[in-house]
Amino acid sequence: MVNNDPCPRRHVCAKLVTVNKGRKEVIVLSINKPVTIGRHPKLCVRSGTGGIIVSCQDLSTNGLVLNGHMIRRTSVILMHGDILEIPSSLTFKCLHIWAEPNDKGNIFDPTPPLQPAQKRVGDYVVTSHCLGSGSFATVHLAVNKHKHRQVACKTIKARKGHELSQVWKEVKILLSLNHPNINRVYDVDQNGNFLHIFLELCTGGDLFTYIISHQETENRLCEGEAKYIMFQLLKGLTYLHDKLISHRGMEFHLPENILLYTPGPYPRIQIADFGLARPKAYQETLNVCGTVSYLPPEGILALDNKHLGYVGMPSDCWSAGVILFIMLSGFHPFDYDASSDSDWLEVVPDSQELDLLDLQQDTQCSQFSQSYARNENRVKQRILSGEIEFKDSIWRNLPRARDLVGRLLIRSPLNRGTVYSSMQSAWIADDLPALEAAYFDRVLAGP
Ligand SMILES: Nc1ncnc2c1ncn2[C@@H]1O[C@H](COP(=O)(O)OP(=O)(O)OP(=O)(O)O)[C@@H](O)[C@H]1O
Repeated sequence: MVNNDPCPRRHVCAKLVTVNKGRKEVIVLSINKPVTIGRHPKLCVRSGTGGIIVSCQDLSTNGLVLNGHMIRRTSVILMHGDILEIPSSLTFKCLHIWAEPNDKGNIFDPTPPLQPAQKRVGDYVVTSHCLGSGSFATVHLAVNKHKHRQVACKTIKARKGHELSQVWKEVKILLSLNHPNINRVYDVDQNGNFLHIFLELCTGGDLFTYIISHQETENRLCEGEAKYIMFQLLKGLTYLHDKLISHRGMEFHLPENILLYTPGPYPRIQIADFGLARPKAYQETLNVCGTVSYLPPEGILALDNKHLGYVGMPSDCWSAGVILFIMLSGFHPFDYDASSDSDWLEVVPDSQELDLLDLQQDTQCSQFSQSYARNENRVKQRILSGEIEFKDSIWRNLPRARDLVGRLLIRSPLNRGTVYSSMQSAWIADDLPALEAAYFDRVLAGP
């Protein structure tokens, strides 16, 4: 049966209802369908970890009033019951729509908490509204009560005292960083074994989710957008590398750790989740987390030979190369399923890979973990061999971008492209005035 309902009940996850006397208006919000109210706010709904995130971006010159406080040229998250006022115009109440278990189309349909719990931590009220979670932290929406500013509160639980003191050391450095493409750390608060880190709020989700939302173009971004994102990534990394700070390998490698400041195309991006020391176990869990696909060859070698260290800055450049490859091709250059696409050549046969990496198979391993380990070794092997398959159908028309990817994915960290040489690469330099102008309008002057 064809469903002719343009907006099925289960896709509606929030409403804005006017509270002005006499005039009733309802704005219906559903996932990934942005709505603009006149020339004023732009509203967008995303599904985070099963919950919904309703974001509202101010596009006006006069600002908006959220729960009695002015917000200007920025993006906020609207919670259930929030009051949003367009000065001299309408005032809305935001209502998240609760999907009863019976009403759910599938188990992933959002079920927002009607009354999120709140906890006071220093100057902040931390809500139970979860923005995301990773391997070691959960991130909740919080509000600075004095500055009336929404922030993200990342909570890390340390198992040992020295883990926290290490994190503290690094947070102190991060507190001093201030760049439009680096997720800002505003404050830190320790409560027993818990460390609460208050971060600049990003309302657009992560780059990986953004890339894979481009299903109609097989997960590929158009060249202009990929260039604009890469330009910002290089700007953020240049700022860090100028200060001799790097992401030190694994922390920044995932496109999941690049956040979109606000939702929508040609996004402003922020590098997030770096530098914060991981518990020691993190290095060991790399193998199970699958993070190896973002490690440079020297990082892979250091994993298996603990005495070999590796330097962070060239490794950041490798990661930038991987991310650029993914944005333009829709594939990971090393972590792909060769069998699903006959154009992809497998670099080294299975048996050789296993010999080469001397995989210690645990006899108790399930079939799943065995195939997982096999895949991981295949990925490691492809990275070590340094061979990258540039599909002609994709890269034929992108010779300059391909050249930049090639320079960033050079095996030897000494010969690899740097953030500085990448900024001067023909692919970026040829469009520098346009990139700088867009950056000025959208990042420096915009929200
Ligand atoms: N500043 C922020 N604004 C909004 N959401 C955020 C912010 N920082 C993190 N998040 C959300 O929380 C999720 C988890 O955060 P993060 O990746 O920092 O946790 P982690 O445990 O350190 O991760 P990892 O698994 O990479 O080690 C992110 O994927 C993102 O969805």
